[in-house]
Amino acid sequence: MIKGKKMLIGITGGIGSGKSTVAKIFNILGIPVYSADDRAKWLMANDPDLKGQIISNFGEESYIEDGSLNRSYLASRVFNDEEKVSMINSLVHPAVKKDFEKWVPKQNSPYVLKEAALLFETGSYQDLDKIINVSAPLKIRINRIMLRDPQRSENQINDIINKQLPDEEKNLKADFVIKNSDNRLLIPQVMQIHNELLNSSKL
Ligand SMILES: CC(C)(COP(=O)(O)OP(=O)(O)OC[C@H]1O[C@@H](n2cnc3c(N)ncnc32)[C@H](O)[C@@H]1O)[C@@H](O)C(=O)NCCC(=O)NCCS
Ligand SMILES: Nc1ncnc2c1ncn2[C@@H]1O[C@H](COP(=O)(O)OP(=O)(O)OP(=O)(O)O)[C@@H](O)[C@H]1O
Repeated sequence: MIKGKKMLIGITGGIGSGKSTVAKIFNILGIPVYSADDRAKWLMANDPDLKGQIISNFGEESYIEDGSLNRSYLASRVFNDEEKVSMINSLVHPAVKKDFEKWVPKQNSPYVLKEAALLFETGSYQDLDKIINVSAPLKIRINRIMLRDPQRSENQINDIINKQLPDEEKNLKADFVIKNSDNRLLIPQVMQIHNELLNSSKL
């Protein structure tokens, strides 16, 4: 770590692990959070080049009348098809990378968080100083998603899980693991990592 240099911390976790929930706790502590999943959707709806590429690959139905992304249509096209998911990834991830690089210098804090479902899978972990994986048992994750996203079938949830690196592998690759099963408290785990990151930023 370089003294005085803003640290870039990644926070990842499989679908339903609770990474957005954990990122919100860091944000309450004053840490700026870049949500790659949210920004990806914003860029797909607002970046004219990216929008054009999505339409030429996935058709006009990718957008609804008001110009916003037709998420359910795209989800049904990509999540059950390895080639299509690779295609959308190859369009969206470079745009998110550039957008994140523009966002970082505008933040004023010892470290910032990049929250993304895919960090190891896309290689973007290489641009970050440390990675936190939010981990939870598969069954709990599926139950959480069925409650949060009633429009998704269990099959679609499993298709998404199969496009992501298994939790055990992410735990091995990560610098910190936050366990978010039903019986673990999140705030003490977040506080410990937050204090460690603040201390290492002073070294
Ligand atoms: C296909 C889209 C429009 C579906 O939107 P929808 O609102 O139904 O789902 P949402 O984005 O909330 O995704 C649900 C969960 O699926 C997982 N997921 C999303 N994209 C991917 C992907 N490309 N590969 C694997 N898992 C993914 C994440 O865990 C995510 O939180 C959207 O997921 C998308 O644009 N994905 C491709 C871009 C991408 O990779 N985004 C995530 C990282 S930047
Ligand atoms: N410890 C917990 N106890 C109960 N519910 C939880 C817990 N953690 C998260 N949840 C709930 O589970 C759902 C999934 O959490 P969250 O949206 O944070 O996951 P995520 O990892 O960001 O998922 P995705 O990759 O799909 O965006 C949410 O409805 C959230 O409120």
